[in-house]
Amino acid sequence: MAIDLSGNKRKGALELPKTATGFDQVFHAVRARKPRYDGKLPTEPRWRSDFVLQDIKPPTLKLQDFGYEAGELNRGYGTIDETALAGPTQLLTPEGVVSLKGVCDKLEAYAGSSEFIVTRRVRGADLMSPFINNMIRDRNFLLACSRMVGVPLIPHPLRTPTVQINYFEGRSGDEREIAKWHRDGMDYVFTIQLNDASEYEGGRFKYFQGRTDDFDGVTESDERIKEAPCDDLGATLFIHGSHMYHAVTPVTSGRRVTFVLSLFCPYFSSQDSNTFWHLAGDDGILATIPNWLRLKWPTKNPSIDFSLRAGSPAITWSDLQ
Ligand SMILES: O=C(O)CCC(=O)C(=O)O
Ligand SMILES: [Fe+2]
Repeated sequence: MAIDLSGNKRKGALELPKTATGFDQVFHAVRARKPRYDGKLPTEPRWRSDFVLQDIKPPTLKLQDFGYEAGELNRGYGTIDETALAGPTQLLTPEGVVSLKGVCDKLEAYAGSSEFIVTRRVRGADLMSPFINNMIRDRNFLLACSRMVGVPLIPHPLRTPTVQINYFEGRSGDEREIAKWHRDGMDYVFTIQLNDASEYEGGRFKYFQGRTDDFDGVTESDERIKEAPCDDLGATLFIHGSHMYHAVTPVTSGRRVTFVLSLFCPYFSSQDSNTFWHLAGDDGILATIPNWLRLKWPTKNPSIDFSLRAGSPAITWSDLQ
């Protein structure tokens, strides 16, 4: 049954609202506050490099399967940056997933509410957790992610949105927790499920298999609205987040937590899809300025310069072979 949502101008057309754009987005930026964190570190297990599974070969869709032309995509270094979606697949060992889940559960104390895209989330989680910091800067981990997509990837130099943890608790009515229909500011986005679907109802990951400029006016019955089967604990999904609309339906009971990681290709930095106002909509204007400089300040050697800015080991094209 279609849920009536106030704020959805095209009532009944889509079950979930679409995130703000244009002037409304600036309004969110003025109201947003930077992430809160009191510096108290929860006790954590130790990250281990052997938590990463190697030689993952997940099913993939290309951006051309979403209606993009090859000529519109990033290209260079003998590669077309065309992976739209990869997975879901397991990326970490069962022990690795359980450790990450324990870490993310403890960080819930720092979650802030937002009306912009995701109802309740922690941003900048790698700044709060040595486990997450070590995990996303582990060369094995970055290589596995890079190979899933086919381009070298490091943590995004925009520090605050790099690791976001989303918390969805089963609720009803105005309290319900969702991700609105949105495209990410980020290009390379990995989502790791930290609950098995038997632990909650709802919380389906939906995406629109079409161009983002074809999304306006789409209705719930459109055949291009699909669901990614992210049911298993640890299921990892890659999406080219800036190039596809996606949403999470309300969790109606139980609990669903996701770890959302945004990586960055230093070689395609000039095509990075972020906009200042998309970031400021989540973090506020002041917190966005230094982040923005880390992304836009000119570089001489993209791989080295961006790895330094992101505090990451360098990952190059030759590492992908
Ligand atoms: O929680 C999820 O499954 C994904 C949410 C999402 O799209 C996001 O955080 O940008
Ligand atoms: Fe997203």
